[in-house]
Amino acid sequence: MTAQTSTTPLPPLRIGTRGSDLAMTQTTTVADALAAASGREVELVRIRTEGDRSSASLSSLGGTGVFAAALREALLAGECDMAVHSLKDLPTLPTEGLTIAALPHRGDPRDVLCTRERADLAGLPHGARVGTGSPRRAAQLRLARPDLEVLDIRGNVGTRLARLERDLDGVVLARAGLTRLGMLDRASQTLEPDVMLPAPGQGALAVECRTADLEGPVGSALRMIDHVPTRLAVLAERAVLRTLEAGCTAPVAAHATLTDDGPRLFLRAGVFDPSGARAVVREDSATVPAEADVAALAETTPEVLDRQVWDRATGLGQRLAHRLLADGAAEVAEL
Ligand SMILES: NCc1[nH]cc(CCC(=O)O)c1CC(=O)O
Repeated sequence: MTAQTSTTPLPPLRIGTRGSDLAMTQTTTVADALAAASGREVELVRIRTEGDRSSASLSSLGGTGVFAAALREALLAGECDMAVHSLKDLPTLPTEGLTIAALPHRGDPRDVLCTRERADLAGLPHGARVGTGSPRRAAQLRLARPDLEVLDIRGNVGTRLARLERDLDGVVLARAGLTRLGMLDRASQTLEPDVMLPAPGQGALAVECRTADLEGPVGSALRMIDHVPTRLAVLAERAVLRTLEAGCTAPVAAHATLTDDGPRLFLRAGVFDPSGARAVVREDSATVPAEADVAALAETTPEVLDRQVWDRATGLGQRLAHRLLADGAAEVAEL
């Protein structure tokens, strides 16, 4: 909170970003929020990643976090002071020396269906061809509409949407991504979580910095844009993923919401048979031991909250994951 008291002007905060349109808009959003909250100058540093270079299918690139790895290397090498990631693309295992210092207010975590004729999911013709690179989305599409032909596609949002003019009747995308690109008008239907449960962390951005910088001006600037209700929700969602030991491309979904009754964190999570034949979806909730309503939590910073509050969110996710496992999650999702 004392970033402004030094008499020597501080150098600009350097934010590393991937070069795709989505990454650039996401980073710009964070940069603007950071500049407004901290009064510091902010500079974008573009980093090229293996995930951007390769045209192989995302699930075939193996390991999780292909997009994140190069950004993290650049951060560790000191080429930038912080890196902006889509949280859902970030492995749950911590990286030595790095910390997620800010989780800004997340947008809508739901998925949308984009179709050529503006049809919704029920209105797509029998056997329609729908593209997605995500096993989670593919499985839920097949569950809702076993007649659909689900195709594995990849590429950036623009490339995927262009397939609608060529060979596909529909594609499923994250609502938050389309919104940030100013392309939400391309969505024909927002898919409700009871039809298409979102990926853990979907819609949230994560800003990572070197752990050693947490106590300095970088850490204090980042704490100003951290959003406590977002942090609570995604902690619970990602605890499911970590407890299931599933990667970010596994057919696992989780969606948490915080309400004023307590406050209380509601969590719904599911694992899906890739063929769409079976699913295990369970839900649970936990009160958050904070003397505040959701609006007050949104105005506070994470360090003023008791450890117990965070443990409650993590514990909720772990408990629900164990219930999924007890109910056959590992067999259903081939984890
Ligand atoms: N997997 C790629 C990816 N990573 C983050 C987003 C969008 C923003 C988000 O989900 O947070 C997207 C595109 C998509 O899934 O449509």
